[in-house]
Parts: sequence; structure tokens; C-alpha cells
Amino acid sequence: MHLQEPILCPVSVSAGRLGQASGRYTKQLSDLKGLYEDQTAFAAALGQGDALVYEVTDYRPSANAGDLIFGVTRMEPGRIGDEFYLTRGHIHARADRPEIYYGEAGQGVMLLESPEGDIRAMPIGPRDMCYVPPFWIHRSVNVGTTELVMSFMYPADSGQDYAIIERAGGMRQRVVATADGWGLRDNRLYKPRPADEIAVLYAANSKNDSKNET
Ligand SMILES: O=P(O)(O)OC[C@H]1O[C@](O)(CO)[C@@H](O)[C@@H]1O
Ligand SMILES: [Fe+2]
Repeated sequence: MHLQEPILCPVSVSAGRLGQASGRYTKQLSDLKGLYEDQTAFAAALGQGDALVYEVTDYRPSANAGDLIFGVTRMEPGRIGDEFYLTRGHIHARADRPEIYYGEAGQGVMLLESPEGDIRAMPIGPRDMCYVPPFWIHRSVNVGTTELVMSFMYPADSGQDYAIIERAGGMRQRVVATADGWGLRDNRLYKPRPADEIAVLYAANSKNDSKNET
């Protein structure tokens, strides 16, 4: 039996990065077009330069079921209109795969939406651990004035499906600045998911379960 070699990856909270990472990507404002409600504010922000919004460094030992991907997300503070900087957001392509996030620095919100459109907004600060259960669409939002750094881990065969959010016109609610910090506002562009799309999502993933059992 050929075993993988164990690895130790230091988390640099100040750099917001995973040491020994096998992968890295960044997303800038221009990658996040269409996600924010205020198009005028978005165009104005882009006019000031294509700012970096977030960086992900991770370690992917394999894509095998049972293995784990882990890493660090670093998000800049910022707003487009009254909406805070956010990640694209996704549901796992194998939607029954969960995820854990751990707050390292800054103040964030994990915005979650069920396929049926129920919303949860979980504030994450340093040393908070947030469990994203199977089947929840999730997106990170930096609601603070400093960098948000979070570690994460999820099953290596999860994958990411971004189209589920696009088809619905975004997530059902937006995280916006209020007088005392942040709050939620309905997304005017949101179209609830049709029942058949929800049924297909749950059915596809119950097939994954039976695949795993045989
Ligand atoms: O995939 P997005 O929406 O760019 O968001 C990035 C986050 O999601 C993850 O892919 C985890 O599911 C991490 O890499 C990172 O924390
Ligand atoms: Fe995820």
C-alpha cells in the first residue's frame, strides 16, 4: 500500500496564507461583475482600479472521496455601495459534502442559503468555527474594516458549482452596511429555485451515497 506523506502547513494569519500550499487563486473586482446590486457603484469602483477582493491558498492532497482539501481565504475589507465585499459563493458539486470554516482574523459573515431559499447568516470572528452542513449554498463576506482571514477544510471530492447562484439571480439576501454594523436585505433579482431543480439536486446526491456504498 502506497501511503501519502503527512504534511504540516503553517497558517500565517498576518499574511492570510497557507504555507506549503499546492494551489492559489485570487479574485479581483472584475471577476465579480454582476454579483453586486449597485451597478453604478460597481462601475465607479472598477474605474478606480481592478482591486483584489480575495485570495485563496490551499493544499489539495488528492481528489479522492475520504480525503480533505484545506486552506486559507484572505479577504480585503471593502464595499460596493452598501454591500460588503464577498466571495462568488457556491454549493458543492457533490452537494451533500459539508465544510468547516475557522476564523483567524477580522470579522466575517458566512451567508448560507438552502436550496429552498432559507437564509442563515453566521458571524465569524477569530477562533469561531462554523459548520456548513451538506446542501447549503455558502458565501463569505467581510463585514469588518480589516482583512478577514479564515481557514477552511472540506472533502476532497466536493467540487464547486457556481451556476446554482447565477440561475437564481444571486442569493436571496444581501449582506449590507447598517448604522450599527451589518444586516440583511432582500435581493430584488432573486428568483426562487423551481421545485424540479431542487428535486434533481437532492436526487443526484442520493445517487452519490449509493455509489459510495457499493
Ligand atoms: O469558491 P469561491 O466562491 O471563490 O470562494 C472561495 C472559498 O470557497 C472554497 O472553495 C471552499 O469551498 C475555498 O477555497 C474558499 O474559502
Ligand atoms: Fe465550499
